[in-house]
Amino acid sequence: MTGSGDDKKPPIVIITIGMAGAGKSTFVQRINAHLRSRSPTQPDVEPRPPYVVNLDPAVVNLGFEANIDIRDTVNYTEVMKQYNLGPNGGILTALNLFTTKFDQVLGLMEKRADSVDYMILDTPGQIEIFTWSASGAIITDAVASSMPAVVAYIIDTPRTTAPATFMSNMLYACSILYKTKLPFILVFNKTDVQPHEFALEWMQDFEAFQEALATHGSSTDSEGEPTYMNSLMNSMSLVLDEFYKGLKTVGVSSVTGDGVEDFIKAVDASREEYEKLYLPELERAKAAREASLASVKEESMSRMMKDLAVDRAKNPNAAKLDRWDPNAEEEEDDEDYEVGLIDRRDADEGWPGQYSSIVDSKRQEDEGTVWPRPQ
Ligand SMILES: Nc1nc2c(ncn2[C@@H]2O[C@H](COP(=O)(O)OP(=O)(O)OP(=O)(O)O)[C@@H](O)[C@H]2O)c(=O)[nH]1
Repeated sequence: MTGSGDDKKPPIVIITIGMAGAGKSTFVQRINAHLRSRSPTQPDVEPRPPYVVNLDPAVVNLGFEANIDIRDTVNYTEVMKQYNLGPNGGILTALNLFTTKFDQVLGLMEKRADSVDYMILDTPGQIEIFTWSASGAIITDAVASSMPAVVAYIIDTPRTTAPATFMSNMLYACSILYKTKLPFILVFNKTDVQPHEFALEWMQDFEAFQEALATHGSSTDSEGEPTYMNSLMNSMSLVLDEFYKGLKTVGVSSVTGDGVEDFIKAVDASREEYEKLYLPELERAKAAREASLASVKEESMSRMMKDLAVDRAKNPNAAKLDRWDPNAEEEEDDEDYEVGLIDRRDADEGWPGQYSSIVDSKRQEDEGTVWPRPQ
């Protein structure tokens, strides 16, 4: 696919999402090392390291050097102290602050688009902070509308062997798929500890999953009736059957590197899916938005013209009088006009709830910080 010739396609952005401890950071580290060691599709071409963006402000040891790191811009512990927040609130606020600067991050990513084939976003460990926050949606939409993108949903395979856990993980993945509408890869991680074949079987064979449900734990209550949980999961699995059809699935061990090449192939295939399905949908939504804006504009314009016509018909002399007279005295300045506004900028101290940009203050202190790190 991508190469160093003139036909260079834009890089594809891999957005890694997963429950805490699923192995996202280890996975990103493995993909990073793999792409640095050789070009997966063209072994004779110089290896091209991916461009990595870390969006987890709370990660202590990343294990690799990110090109852009949220921790260089926002000090997460300082955010917690200043805003009096707990860990999750601190991560969310740090991400919100960083999102206000995301246009700059995107600018840097776009600048590097010619020299990389893959870009990776590592997201915060607390999955809902990225998947269900406005910032996460803004970042995902901004990235996906500027370059091809794919979601890699990392699953902790050894912890997903119970049918109920498997189902809740799949439902979560399903909700992310419908929210982002991006090409989606289910990555069953840690296959060195637990092979993922059981999951493939459950996804392909509805009856096998029903059987696992029936044998795992008690599926009937004391009166021999199916338990509420069992009935719920039975119906849910029917819903998920449809969801499985549009998915790519790979088994990976981030520790041994097993299956990483399959993952890269799935990413390459997702580029086509993005171009065929996501891009036309994005353009359709953009055209619909522009059309609705144009019709609102046209409607307001015609309403205003109608009002003017009525006005003129009622009072034909007013239009003639309504002219600017260069000799007339200037109107008094608005300064004395009391409207009860307070100019907060003149206040010596902040007021309760005042927004203080930690991003800006940190940037001023670190004037010498260079965002994209050296390779
Ligand atoms: N055996 C095995 N362990 C793994 C694998 N991938 C990750 N781990 C381990 O799983 C644990 C969690 O991995 P992380 O990479 O920190 O997981 P994370 O999803 O980034 O976790 P957060 O920091 O909470 O976001 C670590 O102890 C890793 O060594 C794997 O493929 N096989």
